[in-house]
Amino acid sequence: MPSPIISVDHANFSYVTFTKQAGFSGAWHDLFHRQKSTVAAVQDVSLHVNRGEVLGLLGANGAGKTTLIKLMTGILPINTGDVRLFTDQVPFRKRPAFLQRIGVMLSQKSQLAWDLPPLDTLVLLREIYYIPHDAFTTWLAFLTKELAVTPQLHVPVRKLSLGQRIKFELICALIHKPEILFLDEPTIGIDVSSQANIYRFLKQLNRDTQMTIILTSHNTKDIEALAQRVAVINHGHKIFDGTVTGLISRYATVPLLEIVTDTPLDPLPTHVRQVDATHYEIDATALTELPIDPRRILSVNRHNGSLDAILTQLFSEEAPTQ
Ligand SMILES: Nc1ncnc2c1ncn2[C@@H]1O[C@H](COP(=O)(O)OP(=O)(O)OP(=O)(O)O)[C@@H](O)[C@H]1O
Repeated sequence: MPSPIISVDHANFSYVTFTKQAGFSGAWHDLFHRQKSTVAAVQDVSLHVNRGEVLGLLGANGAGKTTLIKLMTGILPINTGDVRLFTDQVPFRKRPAFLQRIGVMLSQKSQLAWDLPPLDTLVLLREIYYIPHDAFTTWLAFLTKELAVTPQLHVPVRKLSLGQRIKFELICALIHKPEILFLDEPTIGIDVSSQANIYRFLKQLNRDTQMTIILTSHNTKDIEALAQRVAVINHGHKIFDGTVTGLISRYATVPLLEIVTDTPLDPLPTHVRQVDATHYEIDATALTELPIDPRRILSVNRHNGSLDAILTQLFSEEAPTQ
């Protein structure tokens, strides 16, 4: 059995910050008595990913997903534990040979120069990664065509739409054909059709090149569409690692009726949870009769809980352990 391409063992990481008090007297006080606070962002997390896997990291805001990605990509050093990529590479050492093999796209960090067209940044990356000119031209033409942004290659970044900018950030992360691609919220602020375009493209890339993909997203539909496996992070702990179906069957407690209506229900009947505009869930065990006029129902499905409902329930609980 080949060794995992990513091995995280008992990783811990805490941010140490100093709180600042308001006003002049607060600043004066801070000069002599700085208040230190520690946030344990990643706690005893172990994670092993094989080449060619697509792993979705799920978790509420502040759960520790981005920090975990930063530990795996060497942006942050772990406090204790071990992180290795490609069997023996320690990410934080940031050896050029290691950086050549990973691509990173973080939602809060841009690689693109604001006043220059994306092509200029990409040419700079070509030089940094020593990509041969012909290979660069062919690969870039493929990427821009697949992501439908070829006409925008020469437009200054500040004039691009958010969606176009994000697609070029993705192209920057892919330009050197990395073996592992890390994506933190890759579709935030992107319209539904562009999201579908990005996920179709990533799926194709994973299938054709065996590229390993680690992604975080709050959009569970994206994760379900792309990831064969999910790891759920809660308060810095990994509380689940397995398939989406496995997650649902492990945490689903009640059978649910999933109902689609012709128009939104107003007012919302009791026991009915709105999923989106005309899509509802009802706890089947709470029913003696259907609280929705049957003439308004377009479809009914019985299942054991949606990913969204389970995550809402999981994240509202206090730091459960695996
Ligand atoms: N630079 C920092 N300094 C101090 N604390 C930080 C820093 N970055 C993150 N944190 C804290 O670490 C914890 C984990 O943050 P992290 O960004 O990893 O979460 P996340 O799961 O990616 O959240 P989100 O879904 O909101 O992006 C949070 O409590 C956050 O406030």
